[in-house]
Amino acid sequence: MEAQAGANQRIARISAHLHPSNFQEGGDVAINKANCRAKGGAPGFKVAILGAAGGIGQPLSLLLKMNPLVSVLHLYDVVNTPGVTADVSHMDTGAVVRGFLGQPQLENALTGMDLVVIPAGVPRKPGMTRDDLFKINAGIVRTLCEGVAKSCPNAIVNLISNPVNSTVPIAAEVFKKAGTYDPKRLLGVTTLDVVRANTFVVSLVVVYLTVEFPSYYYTSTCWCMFFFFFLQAEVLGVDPREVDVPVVGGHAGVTILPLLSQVKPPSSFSAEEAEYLTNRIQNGGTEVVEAKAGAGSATLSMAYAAAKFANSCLHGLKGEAGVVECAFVDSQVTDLPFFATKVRLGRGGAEEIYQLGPLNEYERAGLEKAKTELAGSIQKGVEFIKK
Ligand SMILES: NC(=O)c1ccc[n+]([C@@H]2O[C@H](COP(=O)([O-])OP(=O)(O)OC[C@H]3O[C@@H](n4cnc5c(N)ncnc54)[C@H](O)[C@@H]3O)[C@@H](O)[C@H]2O)c1
Ligand SMILES: O=C(O)C[C@H](O)C(=O)O
Repeated sequence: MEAQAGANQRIARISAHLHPSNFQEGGDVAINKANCRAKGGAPGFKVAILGAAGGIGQPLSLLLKMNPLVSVLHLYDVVNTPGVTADVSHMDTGAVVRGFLGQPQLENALTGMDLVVIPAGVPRKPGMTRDDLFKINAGIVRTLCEGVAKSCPNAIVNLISNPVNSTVPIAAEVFKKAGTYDPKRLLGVTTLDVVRANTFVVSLVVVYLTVEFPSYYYTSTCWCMFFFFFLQAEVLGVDPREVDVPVVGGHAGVTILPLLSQVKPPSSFSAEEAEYLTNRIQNGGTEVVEAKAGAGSATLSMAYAAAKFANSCLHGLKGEAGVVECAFVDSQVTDLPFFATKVRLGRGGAEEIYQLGPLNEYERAGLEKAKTELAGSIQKGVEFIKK
């Protein structure tokens, strides 16, 4: 009898948690009734995704639910979180998933979080630059960061919302105003540029020979075969996950500066190859925006990149040694207040910021262009809060 009553109570609790009305008012309802974590679930970190019902947010929720370092996953958005939460919560992995809908539930979504990932905001359509998103996304980022400052001031923040070159300075100013700014804990996510660079470097030869030089490819077969195998030995036959291209600067157009001279495993590129790769990496986002033809920008590759970066942040939080990623951070590497370089992630966030290392002439010229554009974008973000 008692066992049956207990079982009925548990069933009632779970049903109540999943009822859509739980998401209408007061986030604490969602918190209290979602306490159905699998027994024996490993202790881990508490992670919130703000913008969880979006194109990036949904696959990112799925990927972070699969991460064994995540024990609690809070999904916040201004629309559709009940459905996304119900869906993701059925995955038989350890993390407890809780949904939060709308501004009144932001505080509960953020309280106690170790890591906050922010992909909230509008994406580009063809013909737009990332800066065209500033008008809408600046305000969204400000509101969400005010929530972070209030409810989880010690959390690491991974900022994805564009234009990253301006939203990171916005977040910094919000935190400064609130008196909670710790530069090490605010990271603009540029991992997708690195992911693209690693992929494009490996696929260079096929594209280069068949698209850029079709006539050589078909008419000078011997020469081409030599060229193909010579280059293939250098950059192909390698798993893209083994390739590491540092991408520095920022996250828009010419501010995205791949340092191909520092690629690992070491490879050499002709001037034409470096130019081709740099352009493709800088325009990777636009390539996806155009292919999606009005239906948004990169979401799946971005969710992959964001999950990879969040995972590194969690390994850093755990105290693991040698966790290194590129990120757009408060920096003294150049004369700009923010800059993307490799950083070492630790318990405190970006604990060490690496210098640029040796650049070739092409990269030095790219750096100057990147810095000029970045300076304006950073200033625009700072002024948005200071005005
Ligand atoms: N850093 C990068 O490398 C990178 C890569 C891809 C996309 N992005 C950017 O990420 C952002 C999101 O892209 P997407 O494709 O997921 O867009 P999307 O429109 O599919 O999703 C955005 C989500 O944010 C939510 N949202 C809007 N205002 C909100 C608020 N105030 N609080 C919480 N949630 C809110 C929306 O409801 C929506 O669910 C865009 O700004 C895009 O440019 C950045
Ligand atoms: O290009 C965009 O607008 C989205 C994102 O910044 C990307 O690089 O894919």
